[in-house]
Amino acid sequence: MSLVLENFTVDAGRRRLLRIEKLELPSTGLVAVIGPNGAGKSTLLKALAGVQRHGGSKALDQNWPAPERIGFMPQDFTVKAAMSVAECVLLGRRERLGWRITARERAEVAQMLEMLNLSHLADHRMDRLSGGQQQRVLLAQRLIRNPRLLILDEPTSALDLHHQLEVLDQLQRLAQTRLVLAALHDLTLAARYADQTVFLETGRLAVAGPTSQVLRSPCLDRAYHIASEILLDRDGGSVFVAHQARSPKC
Ligand SMILES: Nc1ncnc2c1ncn2[C@@H]1O[C@H](COP(=O)(O)OP(=O)(O)OP(=O)(O)O)[C@@H](O)[C@H]1O
Repeated sequence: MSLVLENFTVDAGRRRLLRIEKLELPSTGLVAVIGPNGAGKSTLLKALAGVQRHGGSKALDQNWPAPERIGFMPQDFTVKAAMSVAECVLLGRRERLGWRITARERAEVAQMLEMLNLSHLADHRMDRLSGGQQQRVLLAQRLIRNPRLLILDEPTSALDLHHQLEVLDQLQRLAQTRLVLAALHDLTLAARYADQTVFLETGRLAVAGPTSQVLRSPCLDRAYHIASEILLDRDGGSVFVAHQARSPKC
């Protein structure tokens, strides 16, 4: 079983923003979507999430999950509402808050907050949280639906180093039973956590496959204008290091 895109295109007026002739990924696992600014990462994720129209076909396990089985977190996420953190997470369970909140719903919210180490913020107002705290609450809101497909556009963009690792640890665990697609700019995080990587360049698929292979692709250095190397950390994991390019590899 797998995710399969065929002749997948996204247009804005007459301009073609993205064209992927064929892409096949396993139906579970953590997949990093990488590429320079403007490569089409958000465009791909929005089209998969159903918030942007596309041409061609997409299938996951030969169908496509219903909207309520897809958790999508866009790149821009500022919340100005005066609701509490617990209420915000609860909104992931239902379309609007009513008078009655069941004990089960309360327990689910508490469990989700605990999972993301947010319990201490349960009664805080969303509009008074930091950007990183809001980002983690919104992830909890997506996760409470137990989505089959999780689509996250730069889910660590506002997080400090500790929380980047904490969130990616959680996503890696969740990816054992579902597909998690995450746009990432930090290729060290991709190297460490992503099973597979999709590398986009100027609106097309450059390379896709196991992360260790994709990050070694010479085309990566050309696209980013860098000279990169893969080192090993003390646990034997891969660390992606970028240097200023002197001369492009390809
Ligand atoms: N609605 C739109 N109309 C016209 N062009 C668009 C539209 N949305 C995106 N684009 C263009 O499509 C290209 C891809 O944009 P996209 O946001 O997908 O890139 P990205 O890889 O996510 O970039 P970044 O790393 O900067 O977030 C860019 O050149 C952008 O200007």
